[in-house]
Amino acid sequence: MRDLEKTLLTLPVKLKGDIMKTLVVFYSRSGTTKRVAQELAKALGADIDEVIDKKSRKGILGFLRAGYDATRGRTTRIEFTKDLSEYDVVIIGTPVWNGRVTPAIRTYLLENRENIKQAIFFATCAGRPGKCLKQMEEIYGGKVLLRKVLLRKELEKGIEELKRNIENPYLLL
Ligand SMILES: Cc1cc2nc3c(=O)[nH]c(=O)nc-3n(C[C@H](O)[C@H](O)[C@H](O)COP(=O)(O)O)c2cc1C
Repeated sequence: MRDLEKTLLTLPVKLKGDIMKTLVVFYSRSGTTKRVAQELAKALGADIDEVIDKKSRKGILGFLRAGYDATRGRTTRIEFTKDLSEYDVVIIGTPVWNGRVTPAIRTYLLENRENIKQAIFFATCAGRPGKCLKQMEEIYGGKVLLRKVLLRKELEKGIEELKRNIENPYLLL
């Protein structure tokens, strides 16, 4: 029974190759989350899609608005290209803004949650993740296979751990 349980728990996330069609989706303002997403996609042989926030987040004004919009739980206008319904698993990454999920990923989840079959969430931050991943889970409203915070200053370590966990989530349970 134990072995069967183990197999069943490990099965859904055998992401490599043709077993599970996987998409890595990310929003990134300054490149950190993008880097994680690219490394994950490469390691897992997954497709990748960038969510573009049509609202400018550049400069000091953009920074201030970013924090404010995230705190208020605002949505935004976004662009992305891939059709989520074609994928078995989606890995979604966001930076943490004021302890919250970014408006771009909030909007993405709201627009696409019905098409998510299996979800893995990650967030990058400077050290205070707050309720970012919890918010993502609440917005999605389904069961999440795995969630992880990656600290900017320990990014390599975080990427390696995340890769290991995705390949064998049983280690997490
Ligand atoms: C508006 C704004 C708010 C932020 N708030 C937090 C925060 O609450 N906690 C934290 O640890 N880092 C915070 N950060 C830092 C980012 O989460 C971190 O640098 C992240 O890795 C950036 O990802 P990116 O390069 O993909 O945009 C904030 C950054 C911005 C721009």
